[in-house]
Amino acid sequence: MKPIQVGLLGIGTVGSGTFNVLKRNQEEIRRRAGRGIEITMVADLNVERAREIVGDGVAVVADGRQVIANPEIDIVIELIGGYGIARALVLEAIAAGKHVVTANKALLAVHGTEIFAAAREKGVMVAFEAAVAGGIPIIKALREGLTANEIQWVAGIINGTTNFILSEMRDKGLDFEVVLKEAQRLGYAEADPTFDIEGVDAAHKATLMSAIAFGVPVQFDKAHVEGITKLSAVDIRYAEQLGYRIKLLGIAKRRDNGIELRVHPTLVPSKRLIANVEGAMNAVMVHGDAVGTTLYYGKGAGSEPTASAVIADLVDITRLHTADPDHRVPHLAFQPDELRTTPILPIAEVRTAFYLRLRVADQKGVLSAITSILAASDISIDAVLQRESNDGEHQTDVIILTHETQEGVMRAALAQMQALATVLAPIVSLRKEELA
Ligand SMILES: NC(=O)c1ccc[n+]([C@@H]2O[C@H](COP(=O)([O-])OP(=O)(O)OC[C@H]3O[C@@H](n4cnc5c(N)ncnc54)[C@H](O)[C@@H]3O)[C@@H](O)[C@H]2O)c1
Ligand SMILES: N[C@@H](CCO)C(=O)O
Ligand code: NA
Repeated sequence: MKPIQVGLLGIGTVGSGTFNVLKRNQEEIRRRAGRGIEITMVADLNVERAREIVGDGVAVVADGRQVIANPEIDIVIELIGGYGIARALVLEAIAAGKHVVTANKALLAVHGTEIFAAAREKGVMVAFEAAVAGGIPIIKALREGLTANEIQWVAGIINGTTNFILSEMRDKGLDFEVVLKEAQRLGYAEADPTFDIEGVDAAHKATLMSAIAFGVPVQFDKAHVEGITKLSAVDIRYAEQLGYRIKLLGIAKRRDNGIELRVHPTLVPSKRLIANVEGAMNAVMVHGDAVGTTLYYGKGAGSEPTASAVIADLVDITRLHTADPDHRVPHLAFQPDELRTTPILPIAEVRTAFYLRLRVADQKGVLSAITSILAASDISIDAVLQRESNDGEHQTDVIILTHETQEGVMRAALAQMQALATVLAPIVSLRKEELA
């Protein structure tokens, strides 16, 4: 059988990895897919560089629309990124009856409902394994491997750049800016790195996982998003002393009254495997009612690791494109007319345990004033760490770990504690998850 022809839009970090791996492993991939898979046309604004990567025999153009217009091409890979031209080209490819593979989590988390509906209408597949945790087959695991389960929660280190920054800052004492530059040089960071450090990229991925895990539409606008830019080294150290590591986690959790969807720095027990995921590595924990807790670990970014996922999708499509569309695995794991309207809970209704750091005057009665406020709010204390104050300093840090409480209740208690004359600086509060 003739190889299936693929058009590639954008041949940067992931695009070049995809081209190279597909070429290098073409025979192995053909034996698996039952048919050869070839990138025969590439569009990139930087035509010169694209030509250097693909060599002779592959058509290179600047305009993605020429790829979409090519009737020989069955599958279009979108690796441009962003919401603008990428959205237009993906929708045009679908309208032209092409299957689409994309690594663009930003696009799907925000415009997924529109894109999946268009794909359904046309009977084409939109595959996005590379969009979440890069090379780790987490979409496959959630959508197919765990399909027996009522999934209770998903929690993951799903941004390599921030995990790399947190690891390097802790281990080598390097500055934030230095490590960020290195992550950019290594090809982990987004075109706009604020998406990484402010938690937006992780929230895009968590949004996609929440949809697949719980059978709800993608709703990035409902996600609670916090990054690592306000995190201070002193809290990383105190957390360590209490047996915790701080990781930027993307969390999607099923509750009786809705779904929690949030990204924030999180204290995780140091003994958990996920707490020991270092550098740009990613890891996702999924808890299903039947299977219990499972863990998926690997490279979530970089040229060839991400290409690995893009090509897995190409193989899937090559195997399935002749199947009746209704018999394929649904885009969001649940049949499209079975998606639920379960609400995404506002952050005030989210339940977590907390780490609090209070800078207080070193005098009698301070701790009891604080603990009284917590007790009156029905927030129970798990542990307290009080630093000895240095001679003549007259102030000290009190660190409190609480049991799980509602965030709205904690915020009200924090406001009361902050108002105490003996609390000398803004209170630091971080969320804590046991992930048991
Ligand atoms: N880099 C990673 O590790 C990684 C991992 C997972 C997902 N992703 C996602 O993959 C996508 C691509 O990321 P990347 O790191 O390869 O980006 P990149 O910037 O390295 O590559 C993008 C390419 O698209 C080209 N391009 C830009 N505008 C274009 C246009 N209008 N028409 C044609 N070509 C155009 C650029 O010239 C560039 O070669 C993004 O959605 C990103 O979020 C990246
Ligand atoms: N910027 C992303 C790329 C992978 O999606 C990261 O650092 O994980
Ligand atoms: Na993946």
